[in-house]
Amino acid sequence: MDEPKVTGTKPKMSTTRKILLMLGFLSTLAVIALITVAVTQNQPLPKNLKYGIVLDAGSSHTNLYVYEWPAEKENDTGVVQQVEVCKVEGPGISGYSQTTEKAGPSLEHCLQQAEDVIPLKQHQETPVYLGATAGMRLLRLENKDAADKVLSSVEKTLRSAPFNFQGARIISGQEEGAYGWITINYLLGNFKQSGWKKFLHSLKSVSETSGALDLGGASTQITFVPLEISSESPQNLLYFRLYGKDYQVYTHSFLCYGKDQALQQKLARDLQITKNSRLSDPCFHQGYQRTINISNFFKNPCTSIEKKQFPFSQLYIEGEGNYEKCRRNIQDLFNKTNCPYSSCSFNGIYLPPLQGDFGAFSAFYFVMNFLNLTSDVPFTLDEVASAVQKFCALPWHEVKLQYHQIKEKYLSEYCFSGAYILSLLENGYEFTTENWQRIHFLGKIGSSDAGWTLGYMLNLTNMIPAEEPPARPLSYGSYVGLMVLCSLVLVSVILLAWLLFHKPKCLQKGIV
Ligand SMILES: Nc1ccn([C@@H]2O[C@H](COP(=O)(O)OP(=O)(O)OP(=O)(O)O)[C@@H](O)[C@H]2O)c(=O)n1
Ligand SMILES: [Ca+2]
Repeated sequence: MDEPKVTGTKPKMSTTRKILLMLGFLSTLAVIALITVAVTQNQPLPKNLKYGIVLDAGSSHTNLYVYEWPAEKENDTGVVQQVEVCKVEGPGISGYSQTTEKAGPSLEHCLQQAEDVIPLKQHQETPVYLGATAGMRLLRLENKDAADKVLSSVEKTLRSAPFNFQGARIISGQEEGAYGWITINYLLGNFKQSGWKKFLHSLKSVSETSGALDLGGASTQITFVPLEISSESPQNLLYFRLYGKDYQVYTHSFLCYGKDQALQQKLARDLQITKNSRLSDPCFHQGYQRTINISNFFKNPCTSIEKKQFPFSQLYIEGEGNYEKCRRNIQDLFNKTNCPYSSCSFNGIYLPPLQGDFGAFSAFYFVMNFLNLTSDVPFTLDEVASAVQKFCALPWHEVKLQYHQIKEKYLSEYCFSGAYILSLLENGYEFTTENWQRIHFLGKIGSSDAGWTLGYMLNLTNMIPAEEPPARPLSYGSYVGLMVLCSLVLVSVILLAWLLFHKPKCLQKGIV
Protein backbone atom coordinates (compact mmCIF):
# COMPACT_ATOMS: atom_id res chain seq x y z
CA MET A 1 0.00 0.00 0.00
CA ASP A 2 2.91 2.30 0.83
CA GLU A 3 4.72 1.79 -2.47
CA PRO A 4 2.32 3.71 -4.76
CA LYS A 5 2.26 6.69 -2.27
CA VAL A 6 6.05 7.09 -2.51
CA THR A 7 6.12 6.84 -6.28
CA GLY A 8 3.06 9.15 -6.49
CA THR A 9 4.62 12.13 -4.52
CA LYS A 10 8.09 12.00 -6.11
CA PRO A 11 7.19 13.44 -9.55
CA LYS A 12 5.00 16.18 -7.85
CA MET A 13 8.07 17.49 -5.79
CA SER A 14 10.43 17.52 -8.72
CA THR A 15 7.99 19.58 -10.86
CA THR A 16 7.86 22.36 -8.21
CA ARG A 17 11.62 22.26 -7.90
CA LYS A 18 11.94 22.40 -11.65
CA ILE A 19 9.67 25.45 -11.82
CA LEU A 20 11.56 27.16 -9.03
CA LEU A 21 14.89 26.34 -10.64
CA MET A 22 13.61 27.69 -13.90
CA LEU A 23 12.38 30.89 -12.18
CA GLY A 24 15.75 31.35 -10.45
CA PHE A 25 17.55 30.81 -13.73
CA LEU A 26 15.28 33.21 -15.62
CA SER A 27 15.55 35.96 -13.00
CA THR A 28 19.36 35.64 -13.03
CA LEU A 29 19.26 35.86 -16.81
CA ALA A 30 16.97 38.89 -16.63
CA VAL A 31 19.32 40.63 -14.18
CA ILE A 32 22.34 39.95 -16.39
CA ALA A 33 20.42 41.27 -19.41
CA LEU A 34 19.36 44.34 -17.43
CA ILE A 35 22.93 45.16 -16.40
CA THR A 36 24.26 44.57 -19.92
CA VAL A 37 21.65 46.87 -21.44
CA ALA A 38 22.27 49.55 -18.78
CA VAL A 39 26.02 49.44 -19.30
CA THR A 40 25.97 49.49 -23.09
CA GLN A 41 23.06 51.86 -23.58
CA ASN A 42 24.41 54.53 -21.22
CA GLN A 43 28.07 54.27 -22.13
CA PRO A 44 29.60 57.75 -22.66
CA LEU A 45 29.96 58.55 -26.34
CA PRO A 46 33.51 58.94 -27.71
CA LYS A 47 34.95 62.36 -26.71
CA ASN A 48 34.09 65.18 -29.10
CA LEU A 49 36.58 67.93 -28.24
CA LYS A 50 36.32 71.64 -28.89
CA TYR A 51 39.09 74.25 -28.82
CA GLY A 52 39.52 77.96 -28.17
CA ILE A 53 42.53 80.30 -28.38
CA VAL A 54 43.19 83.42 -26.30
CA LEU A 55 46.21 85.69 -26.69
CA ASP A 56 47.14 87.61 -23.55
CA ALA A 57 48.89 90.69 -24.91
CA GLY A 58 50.49 91.91 -21.67
CA SER A 59 52.78 94.89 -21.14
CA SER A 60 55.91 92.75 -20.84
CA HIS A 61 55.10 89.94 -23.28
CA THR A 62 52.34 88.05 -25.11
CA ASN A 63 51.23 84.51 -24.28
CA LEU A 64 49.02 82.35 -26.49
CA TYR A 65 46.80 79.83 -24.71
CA VAL A 66 44.95 76.90 -26.29
CA TYR A 67 41.97 75.56 -24.31
CA GLU A 68 40.14 72.29 -24.84
CA TRP A 69 36.79 70.94 -23.59
CA PRO A 70 34.38 68.09 -24.35
CA ALA A 71 31.62 69.49 -26.60
CA GLU A 72 28.79 67.74 -24.79
CA LYS A 73 29.84 69.13 -21.40
CA GLU A 74 30.20 72.74 -22.51
CA ASN A 75 28.07 74.19 -19.71
CA ASP A 76 29.54 72.18 -16.86
CA THR A 77 31.98 73.85 -14.53
CA GLY A 78 35.68 72.95 -14.52
CA VAL A 79 35.70 71.06 -17.84
CA VAL A 80 37.72 73.57 -19.90
CA GLN A 81 41.46 73.08 -19.54
CA GLN A 82 44.59 74.62 -20.95
CA VAL A 83 46.39 72.26 -23.33
CA GLU A 84 49.08 74.59 -24.65
CA VAL A 85 50.83 77.84 -23.80
CA CYS A 86 53.23 79.59 -26.17
CA LYS A 87 55.34 82.55 -25.13
CA VAL A 88 55.76 85.04 -27.97
CA GLU A 89 59.40 86.05 -28.55
CA GLY A 90 60.28 89.68 -27.97
CA PRO A 91 58.44 92.47 -26.13
CA GLY A 92 54.71 92.90 -25.53
CA ILE A 93 52.76 94.38 -28.47
CA SER A 94 52.93 97.88 -26.92
CA GLY A 95 56.70 97.64 -27.40
CA TYR A 96 56.11 97.95 -31.18
CA SER A 97 54.98 101.59 -30.97
CA GLN A 98 57.84 102.66 -33.28
CA THR A 99 57.49 99.71 -35.69
CA THR A 100 53.76 99.02 -35.52
CA GLU A 101 53.70 96.80 -38.63
CA LYS A 102 55.89 94.26 -36.83
CA ALA A 103 53.46 93.70 -33.92
CA GLY A 104 51.27 91.20 -35.87
CA PRO A 105 54.06 89.13 -37.43
CA SER A 106 55.60 88.65 -33.95
CA LEU A 107 52.63 86.35 -33.15
CA GLU A 108 53.06 84.04 -36.15
CA HIS A 109 55.29 81.47 -34.47
CA CYS A 110 52.80 80.85 -31.65
CA LEU A 111 49.84 80.74 -34.07
CA GLN A 112 51.69 78.02 -35.97
CA GLN A 113 52.11 76.13 -32.70
CA ALA A 114 48.35 76.36 -32.12
CA GLU A 115 47.78 74.95 -35.65
CA ASP A 116 49.92 71.95 -34.72
CA VAL A 117 48.00 71.30 -31.48
CA ILE A 118 44.43 71.67 -32.82
CA PRO A 119 43.22 68.98 -35.29
CA LEU A 120 43.15 70.36 -38.85
CA LYS A 121 39.41 69.78 -39.37
CA GLN A 122 38.63 71.96 -36.33
CA HIS A 123 40.77 74.99 -37.24
CA GLN A 124 37.92 76.89 -38.89
CA GLU A 125 35.51 76.54 -35.99
CA THR A 126 38.11 77.41 -33.29
CA PRO A 127 37.57 80.95 -31.97
CA VAL A 128 40.64 83.14 -31.44
CA TYR A 129 40.57 86.22 -29.20
CA LEU A 130 43.28 88.74 -28.35
CA GLY A 131 43.02 90.90 -25.25
CA ALA A 132 45.60 93.59 -24.57
CA THR A 133 46.15 94.89 -21.07
CA ALA A 134 47.97 97.74 -19.31
CA GLY A 135 50.87 98.18 -21.78
CA MET A 136 48.38 99.04 -24.50
CA ARG A 137 46.26 101.13 -22.11
CA LEU A 138 49.37 103.23 -21.50
CA LEU A 139 50.27 103.42 -25.19
CA ARG A 140 46.71 104.55 -25.97
CA LEU A 141 47.13 107.38 -23.44
CA GLU A 142 50.56 108.31 -24.79
CA ASN A 143 49.96 107.87 -28.53
CA LYS A 144 46.46 106.80 -29.64
CA ASP A 145 47.46 106.55 -33.29
CA ALA A 146 50.31 104.13 -32.55
CA ALA A 147 48.01 102.00 -30.33
CA ASP A 148 45.41 101.76 -33.15
CA LYS A 149 48.10 100.78 -35.66
CA VAL A 150 49.45 98.06 -33.36
CA LEU A 151 45.92 96.65 -32.97
CA SER A 152 45.35 96.75 -36.75
CA SER A 153 48.61 94.89 -37.30
CA VAL A 154 47.72 92.10 -34.86
CA GLU A 155 44.20 91.89 -36.29
CA LYS A 156 45.62 91.43 -39.79
CA THR A 157 47.82 88.55 -38.65
CA LEU A 158 45.04 86.87 -36.65
CA ARG A 159 42.63 87.13 -39.60
CA SER A 160 45.16 85.42 -41.84
CA ALA A 161 45.46 82.46 -39.46
CA PRO A 162 43.11 79.51 -40.22
CA PHE A 163 41.05 80.08 -37.07
CA ASN A 164 37.75 81.88 -36.42
CA PHE A 165 38.87 85.46 -35.56
CA GLN A 166 36.68 86.94 -32.82
CA GLY A 167 38.39 90.25 -32.06
CA ALA A 168 41.54 92.00 -30.86
CA ARG A 169 40.95 94.76 -28.32
CA ILE A 170 42.25 96.50 -25.23
CA ILE A 171 40.35 95.13 -22.23
CA SER A 172 39.59 97.40 -19.27
CA GLY A 173 41.23 97.01 -15.86
CA GLN A 174 37.82 96.01 -14.47
CA GLU A 175 37.46 93.23 -17.02
CA GLU A 176 40.99 92.06 -16.27
CA GLY A 177 40.16 91.82 -12.55
CA ALA A 178 36.75 90.22 -13.08
CA TYR A 179 37.93 87.57 -15.58
CA GLY A 180 40.87 86.66 -13.33
CA TRP A 181 38.39 86.12 -10.50
CA ILE A 182 36.13 84.03 -12.77
CA THR A 183 39.10 81.93 -13.93
CA ILE A 184 40.33 80.92 -10.50
CA ASN A 185 36.88 80.24 -9.08
CA TYR A 186 35.91 78.22 -12.18
CA LEU A 187 39.10 76.16 -11.90
CA LEU A 188 38.70 75.71 -8.14
CA GLY A 189 35.15 74.48 -8.76
CA ASN A 190 33.64 77.18 -6.54
CA PHE A 191 30.73 78.15 -8.76
CA LYS A 192 28.72 74.99 -8.94
CA GLN A 193 28.55 72.08 -6.57
CA SER A 194 26.69 68.93 -7.36
CA GLY A 195 25.31 66.13 -5.20
CA TRP A 196 27.01 65.62 -1.84
CA LYS A 197 29.36 68.62 -2.18
CA LYS A 198 26.37 70.94 -2.57
CA PHE A 199 24.69 69.41 0.48
CA LEU A 200 27.86 69.70 2.62
CA HIS A 201 28.39 73.29 1.57
CA SER A 202 24.85 74.22 2.50
CA LEU A 203 25.49 72.76 5.97
CA LYS A 204 28.79 74.55 6.54
CA SER A 205 27.93 77.87 4.82
CA VAL A 206 31.61 78.22 3.89
CA SER A 207 32.99 81.26 2.08
CA GLU A 208 32.19 80.23 -1.45
CA THR A 209 34.61 82.10 -3.67
CA SER A 210 38.25 83.03 -3.53
CA GLY A 211 39.49 86.56 -4.15
CA ALA A 212 41.97 87.23 -6.98
CA LEU A 213 45.20 89.25 -6.88
CA ASP A 214 46.96 89.81 -10.23
CA LEU A 215 50.28 91.63 -10.52
CA GLY A 216 51.39 92.45 -14.05
CA GLY A 217 54.19 94.58 -15.40
CA ALA A 218 52.08 97.73 -15.78
CA SER A 219 48.95 97.24 -13.65
CA THR A 220 47.64 95.25 -10.71
CA GLN A 221 44.13 94.10 -9.77
CA ILE A 222 42.34 93.12 -6.57
CA THR A 223 38.96 91.38 -6.85
CA PHE A 224 36.84 89.65 -4.19
CA VAL A 225 33.33 89.20 -2.79
CA PRO A 226 33.10 91.47 0.28
CA LEU A 227 31.13 90.44 3.34
CA GLU A 228 28.85 93.44 3.06
CA ILE A 229 28.03 95.34 -0.08
CA SER A 230 28.23 99.09 0.17
CA SER A 231 27.17 101.42 -2.62
CA GLU A 232 29.89 103.96 -1.74
CA SER A 233 31.84 103.42 -4.92
CA PRO A 234 29.60 101.84 -7.58
CA GLN A 235 32.37 101.91 -10.18
CA ASN A 236 34.16 99.22 -8.14
CA LEU A 237 31.20 96.85 -8.01
CA LEU A 238 30.23 94.17 -10.51
CA TYR A 239 27.17 91.93 -10.53
CA PHE A 240 27.24 88.41 -11.91
CA ARG A 241 24.67 85.66 -12.06
CA LEU A 242 26.50 82.38 -12.56
CA TYR A 243 25.04 78.87 -12.38
CA GLY A 244 21.91 80.22 -10.69
CA LYS A 245 23.67 82.29 -8.02
CA ASP A 246 24.15 86.05 -7.66
CA TYR A 247 27.61 87.44 -6.94
CA GLN A 248 28.43 91.01 -5.98
CA VAL A 249 32.09 91.47 -6.63
CA TYR A 250 34.45 94.31 -5.70
CA THR A 251 37.27 94.99 -8.16
CA HIS A 252 39.89 97.66 -8.74
CA SER A 253 42.75 97.90 -11.20
CA PHE A 254 45.68 100.20 -10.43
CA LEU A 255 47.29 101.41 -13.64
CA CYS A 256 51.04 102.13 -13.17
CA TYR A 257 51.20 99.80 -10.15
CA GLY A 258 52.37 96.70 -12.02
CA LYS A 259 55.90 95.82 -10.93
CA ASP A 260 57.74 97.41 -13.88
CA GLN A 261 55.78 100.66 -13.80
CA ALA A 262 55.98 100.83 -9.99
CA LEU A 263 59.78 100.71 -10.35
CA GLN A 264 59.62 103.47 -12.97
CA GLN A 265 57.46 105.57 -10.63
CA LYS A 266 59.88 105.00 -7.77
CA LEU A 267 62.90 105.99 -9.89
CA ALA A 268 61.08 109.11 -11.16
CA ARG A 269 60.53 110.19 -7.56
CA ASP A 270 64.11 109.38 -6.59
CA LEU A 271 65.30 111.50 -9.53
CA GLN A 272 63.57 114.56 -8.08
CA ILE A 273 65.94 114.60 -5.16
CA THR A 274 69.15 113.50 -6.89
CA LYS A 275 71.84 116.10 -6.97
CA ASN A 276 73.87 114.51 -9.75
CA SER A 277 73.64 111.73 -12.32
CA ARG A 278 74.45 109.02 -9.76
CA LEU A 279 71.71 107.37 -7.73
CA SER A 280 72.25 104.94 -4.90
CA ASP A 281 69.26 102.53 -4.91
CA PRO A 282 68.49 100.32 -1.85
CA CYS A 283 66.22 98.06 -3.96
CA PHE A 284 69.06 96.72 -6.13
CA HIS A 285 71.86 94.43 -4.95
CA GLN A 286 75.17 95.85 -3.88
CA GLY A 287 77.50 95.91 -6.89
CA TYR A 288 74.64 96.09 -9.43
CA GLN A 289 74.69 98.95 -11.94
CA ARG A 290 72.11 100.19 -14.44
CA THR A 291 71.98 103.21 -16.74
CA ILE A 292 68.76 105.04 -17.58
CA ASN A 293 68.13 107.36 -20.51
CA ILE A 294 66.36 110.40 -19.05
CA SER A 295 64.74 111.76 -22.23
CA ASN A 296 62.69 108.55 -22.83
CA PHE A 297 62.02 108.06 -19.16
CA PHE A 298 59.33 110.75 -18.78
CA LYS A 299 57.41 109.95 -22.00
CA ASN A 300 55.57 107.27 -20.09
CA PRO A 301 52.20 108.37 -18.56
CA CYS A 302 53.20 106.70 -15.26
CA THR A 303 56.20 109.03 -14.84
CA SER A 304 55.29 112.10 -16.94
CA ILE A 305 53.84 113.91 -13.92
CA GLU A 306 57.35 114.01 -12.38
CA LYS A 307 58.91 115.43 -15.54
CA LYS A 308 61.40 118.24 -15.10
CA GLN A 309 64.65 119.43 -16.62
CA PHE A 310 67.87 117.74 -15.56
CA PRO A 311 71.41 118.87 -16.28
CA PHE A 312 72.34 115.31 -17.36
CA SER A 313 70.91 112.90 -19.95
CA GLN A 314 71.85 109.59 -18.34
CA LEU A 315 71.23 108.38 -14.79
CA TYR A 316 73.66 105.85 -13.28
CA ILE A 317 72.04 103.62 -10.69
CA GLU A 318 74.16 101.76 -8.17
CA GLY A 319 72.68 99.07 -5.94
CA GLU A 320 72.82 99.34 -2.17
CA GLY A 321 71.02 96.13 -1.16
CA ASN A 322 69.13 97.43 1.85
CA TYR A 323 65.67 95.91 2.30
CA GLU A 324 64.42 98.21 5.10
CA LYS A 325 65.47 101.34 3.22
CA CYS A 326 63.91 99.93 0.04
CA ARG A 327 60.58 99.36 1.83
CA ARG A 328 60.58 102.96 3.11
CA ASN A 329 61.45 104.16 -0.38
CA ILE A 330 58.57 102.19 -1.96
CA GLN A 331 56.09 103.26 0.73
CA ASP A 332 55.96 106.73 -0.85
CA LEU A 333 54.13 105.25 -3.85
CA PHE A 334 51.07 104.58 -1.69
CA ASN A 335 49.31 107.77 -0.73
CA LYS A 336 47.28 107.01 2.37
CA THR A 337 46.48 110.60 3.36
CA ASN A 338 42.95 111.12 2.15
CA CYS A 339 40.12 108.67 1.85
CA PRO A 340 36.64 109.90 0.80
CA TYR A 341 35.07 106.51 1.70
CA SER A 342 34.61 104.45 4.86
CA SER A 343 37.84 102.60 4.01
CA CYS A 344 40.47 102.85 1.28
CA SER A 345 43.45 101.02 -0.13
CA PHE A 346 45.58 103.95 -1.36
CA ASN A 347 45.35 107.06 -3.55
CA GLY A 348 41.78 107.60 -2.27
CA ILE A 349 40.45 104.38 -3.81
CA TYR A 350 37.63 102.57 -2.03
CA LEU A 351 38.45 99.13 -0.58
CA PRO A 352 35.92 97.21 1.54
CA PRO A 353 37.28 95.07 4.41
CA LEU A 354 39.25 92.11 3.03
CA GLN A 355 37.29 88.88 3.04
CA GLY A 356 38.18 85.20 2.65
CA ASP A 357 41.01 83.50 0.81
CA PHE A 358 42.90 85.05 -2.07
CA GLY A 359 44.67 83.46 -5.02
CA ALA A 360 47.68 85.62 -6.00
CA PHE A 361 49.07 84.97 -9.46
CA SER A 362 51.21 86.37 -12.35
CA ALA A 363 54.16 88.32 -10.92
CA PHE A 364 52.91 87.69 -7.35
CA TYR A 365 53.64 84.04 -8.09
CA PHE A 366 56.78 84.46 -10.25
CA VAL A 367 58.52 86.47 -7.54
CA MET A 368 57.37 84.40 -4.56
CA ASN A 369 58.21 81.21 -6.41
CA PHE A 370 61.71 82.47 -7.18
CA LEU A 371 62.18 83.27 -3.48
CA ASN A 372 60.97 79.75 -2.55
CA LEU A 373 58.03 81.23 -0.69
CA THR A 374 55.25 79.20 -2.30
CA SER A 375 54.25 76.01 -0.56
CA ASP A 376 51.04 74.25 0.40
CA VAL A 377 51.42 75.53 3.97
CA PRO A 378 51.65 79.33 3.55
CA PHE A 379 54.61 81.19 5.08
CA THR A 380 53.95 83.83 7.72
CA LEU A 381 54.33 87.51 6.91
CA ASP A 382 57.52 87.65 9.04
CA GLU A 383 59.02 84.65 7.26
CA VAL A 384 58.37 86.25 3.88
CA ALA A 385 59.83 89.61 4.95
CA SER A 386 62.99 88.03 6.34
CA ALA A 387 63.47 85.91 3.18
CA VAL A 388 63.26 89.05 1.00
CA GLN A 389 65.59 90.91 3.37
CA LYS A 390 68.14 88.07 3.17
CA PHE A 391 67.96 87.98 -0.62
CA CYS A 392 68.34 91.76 -0.98
CA ALA A 393 71.47 91.65 1.22
CA LEU A 394 73.29 89.31 -1.20
CA PRO A 395 75.91 91.06 -3.32
CA TRP A 396 75.11 91.09 -7.07
CA HIS A 397 78.10 88.95 -8.13
CA GLU A 398 76.92 86.21 -5.73
CA VAL A 399 73.32 86.40 -6.99
CA LYS A 400 74.51 86.09 -10.59
CA LEU A 401 76.69 83.13 -9.72
CA GLN A 402 73.99 81.34 -7.77
CA TYR A 403 71.21 81.91 -10.35
CA HIS A 404 73.19 82.00 -13.60
CA GLN A 405 70.34 80.28 -15.47
CA ILE A 406 67.87 83.12 -14.85
CA LYS A 407 67.52 86.13 -17.20
CA GLU A 408 69.41 89.12 -15.80
CA LYS A 409 66.41 91.42 -16.35
CA TYR A 410 64.28 89.26 -14.02
CA LEU A 411 67.07 88.44 -11.57
CA SER A 412 68.14 92.02 -10.96
CA GLU A 413 64.59 92.99 -9.97
CA TYR A 414 63.53 90.21 -7.59
CA CYS A 415 64.76 92.21 -4.57
CA PHE A 416 62.70 95.25 -5.61
CA SER A 417 59.75 93.04 -6.58
CA GLY A 418 59.76 91.14 -3.26
CA ALA A 419 59.79 94.41 -1.32
CA TYR A 420 57.15 95.91 -3.64
CA ILE A 421 54.80 92.92 -3.21
CA LEU A 422 55.09 93.24 0.57
CA SER A 423 54.43 96.98 0.43
CA LEU A 424 51.46 96.61 -1.90
CA LEU A 425 49.84 93.86 0.16
CA GLU A 426 50.77 95.12 3.64
CA ASN A 427 50.67 98.91 3.24
CA GLY A 428 48.48 99.22 0.14
CA TYR A 429 45.71 96.68 0.82
CA GLU A 430 46.48 96.33 4.54
CA PHE A 431 46.86 92.59 4.83
CA THR A 432 48.05 91.83 8.37
CA THR A 433 49.96 89.02 10.11
CA GLU A 434 46.52 87.51 10.84
CA ASN A 435 45.13 87.30 7.31
CA TRP A 436 48.43 87.10 5.36
CA GLN A 437 48.26 83.32 5.26
CA ARG A 438 44.92 83.49 3.48
CA ILE A 439 46.89 84.57 0.40
CA HIS A 440 47.80 81.57 -1.74
CA PHE A 441 50.48 82.24 -4.33
CA LEU A 442 49.58 80.09 -7.29
CA GLY A 443 50.84 79.78 -10.85
CA LYS A 444 48.55 77.05 -12.12
CA ILE A 445 45.36 75.36 -11.02
CA GLY A 446 45.47 71.86 -12.48
CA SER A 447 46.93 72.23 -15.95
CA SER A 448 45.68 75.80 -16.48
CA ASP A 449 47.55 79.03 -15.73
CA ALA A 450 45.83 81.40 -13.32
CA GLY A 451 45.05 84.64 -15.19
CA TRP A 452 42.22 86.49 -16.92
CA THR A 453 42.32 84.64 -20.28
CA LEU A 454 40.24 81.57 -19.40
CA GLY A 455 37.50 83.69 -17.77
CA TYR A 456 37.49 85.94 -20.85
CA MET A 457 36.95 82.99 -23.18
CA LEU A 458 34.32 81.36 -20.94
CA ASN A 459 32.39 84.62 -20.96
CA LEU A 460 32.64 85.31 -24.69
CA THR A 461 31.66 81.77 -25.65
CA ASN A 462 28.73 81.84 -23.16
CA MET A 463 30.14 78.82 -21.42
CA ILE A 464 29.10 79.98 -17.96
CA PRO A 465 25.31 79.90 -17.89
CA ALA A 466 23.39 82.31 -15.65
CA GLU A 467 21.14 79.49 -14.49
CA GLU A 468 22.19 76.05 -13.34
CA PRO A 469 21.80 73.69 -16.31
CA PRO A 470 19.58 70.65 -15.62
CA ALA A 471 21.81 67.81 -14.55
CA ARG A 472 21.24 64.09 -14.09
CA PRO A 473 20.92 63.34 -10.37
CA LEU A 474 23.56 60.60 -10.64
CA SER A 475 26.80 60.33 -12.55
CA TYR A 476 27.18 57.49 -15.07
CA GLY A 477 29.43 55.51 -12.68
CA SER A 478 27.06 55.86 -9.72
CA TYR A 479 24.10 54.91 -11.94
CA VAL A 480 25.72 51.67 -13.15
CA GLY A 481 26.97 50.88 -9.63
CA LEU A 482 23.48 51.31 -8.22
CA MET A 483 21.97 49.14 -10.95
CA VAL A 484 24.45 46.33 -10.21
CA LEU A 485 23.85 46.60 -6.47
CA CYS A 486 20.05 46.48 -6.82
CA SER A 487 20.27 43.51 -9.17
CA LEU A 488 22.52 41.60 -6.77
CA VAL A 489 20.13 42.30 -3.91
CA LEU A 490 17.24 41.06 -6.06
CA VAL A 491 19.01 37.79 -6.96
CA SER A 492 20.00 37.24 -3.31
CA VAL A 493 16.42 37.78 -2.13
CA ILE A 494 15.07 35.31 -4.69
CA LEU A 495 17.69 32.72 -3.74
CA LEU A 496 17.05 33.23 -0.04
CA ALA A 497 13.31 32.89 -0.51
CA TRP A 498 13.81 29.71 -2.46
CA LEU A 499 16.10 28.27 0.20
CA LEU A 500 13.70 29.17 3.01
CA PHE A 501 10.50 27.84 1.48
CA HIS A 502 11.89 24.90 -0.43
CA LYS A 503 14.76 23.64 1.64
CA PRO A 504 16.71 21.31 -0.57
CA LYS A 505 17.22 17.82 0.93
CA CYS A 506 20.93 18.38 1.52
CA LEU A 507 20.14 21.27 3.93
CA GLN A 508 17.48 19.41 5.87
CA LYS A 509 18.14 18.51 9.52
CA GLY A 510 19.72 15.15 9.99
CA ILE A 511 21.25 14.96 6.57
CA VAL A 512 23.77 17.80 7.13
N1 LIG B 1 59.66 84.30 -14.46
C1 LIG B 1 59.28 85.56 -14.50
C2 LIG B 1 58.36 85.99 -15.47
C3 LIG B 1 57.99 87.33 -15.48
N2 LIG B 1 58.53 88.18 -14.58
C4 LIG B 1 58.12 89.59 -14.55
O1 LIG B 1 56.83 89.67 -14.02
C5 LIG B 1 56.21 90.86 -14.46
C6 LIG B 1 54.78 90.64 -14.79
O2 LIG B 1 54.66 89.70 -15.77
P1 LIG B 1 53.24 89.41 -16.39
O3 LIG B 1 52.28 89.03 -15.33
O4 LIG B 1 53.41 88.50 -17.51
O5 LIG B 1 52.85 90.91 -16.86
P2 LIG B 1 52.10 91.39 -18.15
O6 LIG B 1 50.91 90.55 -18.34
O7 LIG B 1 53.05 91.46 -19.27
O8 LIG B 1 51.69 92.87 -17.72
P3 LIG B 1 50.26 93.56 -17.58
O9 LIG B 1 49.33 92.53 -17.02
O10 LIG B 1 50.46 94.69 -16.62
O11 LIG B 1 49.86 94.03 -18.93
C7 LIG B 1 57.05 91.41 -15.59
O12 LIG B 1 57.73 92.51 -15.06
C8 LIG B 1 58.03 90.31 -15.89
O13 LIG B 1 59.26 90.83 -16.25
C9 LIG B 1 59.42 87.72 -13.63
O14 LIG B 1 59.87 88.52 -12.80
N3 LIG B 1 59.79 86.43 -13.61
CA1 LIG C 1 48.93 90.37 -17.21
